[in-house]
Amino acid sequence: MSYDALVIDEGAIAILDTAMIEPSWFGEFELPENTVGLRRVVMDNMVYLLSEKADVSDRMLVVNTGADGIFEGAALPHARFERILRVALRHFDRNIALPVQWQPYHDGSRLSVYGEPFSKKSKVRVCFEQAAGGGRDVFAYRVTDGPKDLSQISPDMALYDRAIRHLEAAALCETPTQPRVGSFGILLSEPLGRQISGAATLEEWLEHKLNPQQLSFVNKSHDAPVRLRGAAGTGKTQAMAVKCIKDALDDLAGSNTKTFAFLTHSSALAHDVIRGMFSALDPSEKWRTSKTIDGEAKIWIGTLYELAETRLNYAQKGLRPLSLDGQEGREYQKILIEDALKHVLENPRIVLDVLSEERAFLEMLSAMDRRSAVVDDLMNEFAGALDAENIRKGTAEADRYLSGPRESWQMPLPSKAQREAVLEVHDAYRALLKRERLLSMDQMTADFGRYLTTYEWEQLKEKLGFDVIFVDEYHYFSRNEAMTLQGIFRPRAGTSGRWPLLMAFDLKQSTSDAALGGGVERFRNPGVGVTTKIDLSVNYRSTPQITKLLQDLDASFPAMDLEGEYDTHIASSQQSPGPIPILKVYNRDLELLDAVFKEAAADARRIGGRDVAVLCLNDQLFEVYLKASRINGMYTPLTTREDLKGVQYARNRCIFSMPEYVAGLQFDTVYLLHVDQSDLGDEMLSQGARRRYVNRAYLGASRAQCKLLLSTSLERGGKSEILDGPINAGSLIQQKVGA
Ligand SMILES: Nc1ncnc2c1ncn2[C@@H]1O[C@H](COP(=O)(O)OP(=O)(O)OP(=O)(O)O)[C@@H](O)[C@H]1O
Repeated sequence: MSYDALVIDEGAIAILDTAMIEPSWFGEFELPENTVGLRRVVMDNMVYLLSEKADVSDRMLVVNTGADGIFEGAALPHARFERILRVALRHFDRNIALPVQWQPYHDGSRLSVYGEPFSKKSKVRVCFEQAAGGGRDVFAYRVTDGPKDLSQISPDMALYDRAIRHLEAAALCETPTQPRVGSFGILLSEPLGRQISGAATLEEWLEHKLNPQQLSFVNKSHDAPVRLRGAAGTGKTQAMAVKCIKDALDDLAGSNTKTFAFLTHSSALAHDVIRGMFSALDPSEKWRTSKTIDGEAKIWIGTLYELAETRLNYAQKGLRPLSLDGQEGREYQKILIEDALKHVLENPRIVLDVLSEERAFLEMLSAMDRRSAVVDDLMNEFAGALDAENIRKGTAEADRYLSGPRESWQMPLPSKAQREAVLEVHDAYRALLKRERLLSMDQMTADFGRYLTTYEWEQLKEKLGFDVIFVDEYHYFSRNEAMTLQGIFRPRAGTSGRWPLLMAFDLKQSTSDAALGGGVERFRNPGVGVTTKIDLSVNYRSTPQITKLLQDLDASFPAMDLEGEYDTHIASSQQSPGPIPILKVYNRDLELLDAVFKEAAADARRIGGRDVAVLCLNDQLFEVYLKASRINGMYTPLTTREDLKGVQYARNRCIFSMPEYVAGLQFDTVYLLHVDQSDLGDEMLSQGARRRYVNRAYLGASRAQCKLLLSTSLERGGKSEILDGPINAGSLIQQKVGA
């Protein structure tokens, strides 16, 4: 049966936003019999999904589901539906941002976004009319193949009017009992954030749960910046969420003038995790619906890029941001860097002149078997030095770069000639970006930073700036990103050069050099005054056995002179005991792959897929395994940080990902794949590459709550030396598998 439209009220949207929906749902739009808080009514060939207290004056989402509708011919109707729900939530609540990757394009009251993830290579865009019902409602009316001039794509307003005309009757209609039972292709589930933070409310956290260090952070006033440091699982995000809600509600009950921003590095973390945490803390949802006495929304949640997008509107200008938060973005960047490198290696001036005395370096750049390691190092040199400090070939900064001192964590480039060659590769890389009409995230940040110094923003920031800013995952922010933070405050928020920036970080979780670019000083004072430090040291996530392994792994981190900022200590675990982590040693890669997935699949069937993660430590193998038919259908892939919703769709298939894509999440059971020596065995390996590798292993292992299994294959050199410490200390048990 094909219906003409789907009509959903605001309350129902919030419930459906956390649901797991399968393609089979998009025919009848049925609800299981025992669905709490939602009902389904059919009127005049349109389906109404309404919350219990839905009323005719409520804000509505109307979706065209007819023959020319949104889901017609869609391979991934649920992906489109998720985006439609988010656009509706954004329409009702301006504090919800749309991910930059969807490329929202505004034309008057019309808006379009990409309908499916970038990785699906689909160009379909979903078009919305936001002026429906005098601006109250939102109407998802058409899809187009690629971006189109929205003024030429008109909505069928007669369909919208018909949908609204029957609303009153639908709202008053007795819900008929559902005629059949069975699977409807929809499962309403708990948001990720609520799952992580549990059901405790703000009062419970404040009265019984927070430890003294967390409490001292939460009780800090707004007259100075604070940096909250702590190893994985020590409750940084939790303490930040509690403080944000507490301070916002306190202010609401008082003068109600302050606005708050909660920034994360990944959009999915902000929207799928933080919002869920906030709802658990304040089920009355005041944090979401309240406004200041000036009519500004109380809390803005999202990423810096989303903030930049709302101010600078890139999509409208036809520019595409290249996000490096996902496997695909990084792969793409690697291709561009490799192309740039090849280009430079064909340049006689560089090869015969600049590098004439640098045979060994030239050989390293040219050697095909070292290509991927070199590209990786270059990528980090760009993120940590060149882009971080806006160094461009031919500028005064470049001169300083060519002969200035280098930090021990950087790619070793001892001579001026080597650095000159790297600058050339960077220049060629930037030219490629420009040719593709792509804007790198660093370039976006630089533009945003400049915008914040304009007269326009000087006027606007009185109104649109924030009084208090929380930054979670500060270790993922590049120097340029960190330096824009001061500019988004309201002028009145600062007292004697000190601004209420509250940031949480764990440098050991950073798997790129972007965090270190610009030196360690920015962790102390990113232009907001000197921060007060609070250290957290109790692990609330993992069992004492896993915590012990993390402590022993700590000794494998290269000693780094970061003036103490790199040190985070995990003192003890507050969880019940569990099994000692095991390292299984396989003869061959394929044996490892088959055995791990078999075990993980059995775990996932037993405890649910969203609680079991298989995390691969090696980039290239991850890519190969994603394509391997022998494990096809056994997992739910998570290949970008922006895809956390995938966790909810896991059902009884385990998650397959890399540590950096699941940062911020936790799982009952974690399988860490390929902790192999060959990734560290290369004697040419830079100190930076070594550190990034250990960081990745630590980040992956620290996602585990109860059970942690590591694996290695002899084909790739057997166990990595970083595991020697834990094995000798008895916090990791080694088992040989097979003859
Ligand atoms: N004082 C506490 N008592 C009980 N549980 C806590 C406490 N603090 C945090 N937790 C719980 O510990 C888990 C980890 O917390 P959280 O995600 O905030 O850690 P984190 O330091 O941000 O970790 P990571 O850096 O690894 O992402 C969550 O389930 C959180 O609810």
